[in-house]
Amino acid sequence: MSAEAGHGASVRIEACGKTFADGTHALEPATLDIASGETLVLLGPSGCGKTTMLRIIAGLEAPDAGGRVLFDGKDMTAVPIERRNVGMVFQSYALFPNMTVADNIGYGLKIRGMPDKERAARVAELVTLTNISGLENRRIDQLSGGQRQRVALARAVAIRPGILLLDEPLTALDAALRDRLRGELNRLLRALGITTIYVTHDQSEAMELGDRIVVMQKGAIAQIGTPREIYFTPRSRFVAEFIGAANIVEAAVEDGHLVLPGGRQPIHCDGDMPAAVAMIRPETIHVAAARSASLSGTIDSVSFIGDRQRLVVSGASSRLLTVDAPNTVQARPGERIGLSISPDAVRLLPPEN
Ligand SMILES: Nc1ncnc2c1ncn2[C@@H]1O[C@H](COP(=O)(O)OP(=O)(O)OP(=O)(O)O)[C@@H](O)[C@H]1O
Repeated sequence: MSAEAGHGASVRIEACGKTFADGTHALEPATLDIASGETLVLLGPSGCGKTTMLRIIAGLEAPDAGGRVLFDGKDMTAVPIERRNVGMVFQSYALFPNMTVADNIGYGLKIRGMPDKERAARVAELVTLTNISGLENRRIDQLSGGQRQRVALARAVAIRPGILLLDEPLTALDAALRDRLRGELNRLLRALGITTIYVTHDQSEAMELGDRIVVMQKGAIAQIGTPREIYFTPRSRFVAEFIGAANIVEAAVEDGHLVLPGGRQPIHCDGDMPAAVAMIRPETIHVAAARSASLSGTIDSVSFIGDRQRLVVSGASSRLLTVDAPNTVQARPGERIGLSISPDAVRLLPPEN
């Protein structure tokens, strides 16, 4: 494996916007720094500009005038894709169907003129690393989806790229396989130390794989941060609702409390506000005895979701509150319950523009 570990290039995207020929503004001018060896995830709903940003980094798309792409501080904006030393994997595998697994993985090495023996050794190493031992001589059209995606990954990293670009590589796979491959991919990226930019619209994939996540909204960067920062301190309602389950509560703030129909919830806040918007994650709300809790409401529904149960509570806030409670909590629809929420778990969001 040591022979595969390479130098990950740092990437800087500077004022890169993209307007397509038909006038579509796919990307507002954005500036972004990605550290050597970092895995950065571009996350957002369909059409928000993720793929466009990835294609600009790859050299498949030129940014609008004024935009620059730098690798290790070197201006690559005018350098064609084949000279950027990037590896790419897409949702559709783009492998050569009639070639064997080994020939697919070694293809980039062959066209670079690597001698047969060295190439065979590199391919063997990658076959092991990506868990496809025994399949070397199969044709691509004799493989399952998960196996094909492993081959595509092995082929992308075979050339020891400084940067690996992945565009929804797991989306076409079924849920169980996706979970497993996600774990394997995580391990592989850490082992290789390649700078990785990963496009997805799947928030759990983003949280598991990303050192940092860039949340995109309508062609602009809504927030950049570690998965924990994005999850616990979203900067807008859009980010809060896009990542994980979020209760968005609208209420007045008086004397350090949200004033809600179900009671007064202490929060960290100086000064009063007639109309604040707050976010509370369902798992940070605790069920308590109705009499002693600061909030109370009525259970509308209880659903079992495996490792916990999800309660929907009405009357405690201006909206229905979703509460994730341990399975040990006794809860039945129609019951009154108390809710206790730490002031630390309530995040005030800026007003929408
Ligand atoms: N060649 C093109 N010409 C015109 N508009 C384009 C072109 N390519 C993409 N777009 C538009 O630019 C916007 C951003 O597209 P992009 O593919 O970057 O989004 P995305 O976030 O990757 O979406 P998805 O998750 O659906 O792949 C979309 O509105 C899309 O329709």
